[in-house]
Amino acid sequence: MSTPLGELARANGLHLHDAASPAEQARLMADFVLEALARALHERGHASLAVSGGRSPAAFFKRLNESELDWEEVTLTLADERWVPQDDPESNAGLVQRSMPNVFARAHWVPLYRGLDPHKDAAAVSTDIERLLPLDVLVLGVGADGHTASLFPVGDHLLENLRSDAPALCQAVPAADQRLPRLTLTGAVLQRARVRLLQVNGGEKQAVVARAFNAEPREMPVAAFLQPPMDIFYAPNHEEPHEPG
Ligand SMILES: O=C1O[C@H](COP(=O)(O)O)[C@@H](O)[C@H](O)[C@H]1O
Repeated sequence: MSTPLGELARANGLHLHDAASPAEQARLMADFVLEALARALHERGHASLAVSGGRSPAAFFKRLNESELDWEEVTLTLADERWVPQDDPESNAGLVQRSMPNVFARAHWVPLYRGLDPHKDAAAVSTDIERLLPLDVLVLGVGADGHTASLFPVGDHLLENLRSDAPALCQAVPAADQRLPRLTLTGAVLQRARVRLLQVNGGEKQAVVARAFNAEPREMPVAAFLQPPMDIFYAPNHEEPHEPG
């Protein structure tokens, strides 16, 4: 199916994987990620994967959890995190642990939240992530405001943090309005990953990404990542009705 998002992706050298349902999207994403990780394991003997949190990726995580990969040789981390302990319902680490317990137990886990303070945690994460660069696979999501990871529109030092030469690998993001303090990997990690995926669910997010193709990263930070390497995986939020037989 050719969608406006498909045409925009193609015009920018990206590939859109257009799934009919969230279940199909989860399967396509898991197959794509597993193949990239297997390639890295074959070439280098180890692999690294950074995933995002939020509501969208749980089905994809469950698919990864059922895979046969040599997870002991994989380092797993997050693109961003709320600054809360793992047992907090808002924790992305908690979501990963609940949704893929097998992977979580077997992979080498690099948490973002360390429980010191957001700035000290960001410095500790930067040190740990440096030896993993470039990451083999990065999975990003997108928010309705065009944020990705925890790089929010018009945030402090946003343009600097989107760049591949951002001064730190991980940054503390202060609390705002209803938002908890957070930690985010910066462009110094996110822009340099070997394989990058963007998960997009539902018509609203599809419109957000379509808009971002013509937006400034300052207004819509996800715009800074709409360049190769990037594969976009789209699914509507609902299951597609079956065609009458
Ligand atoms: O706040 C966040 O939002 C985005 C999208 O989340 P979703 O709930 O709409 O799927 C996510 O990619 C990011 O990691 C998360 O911190």
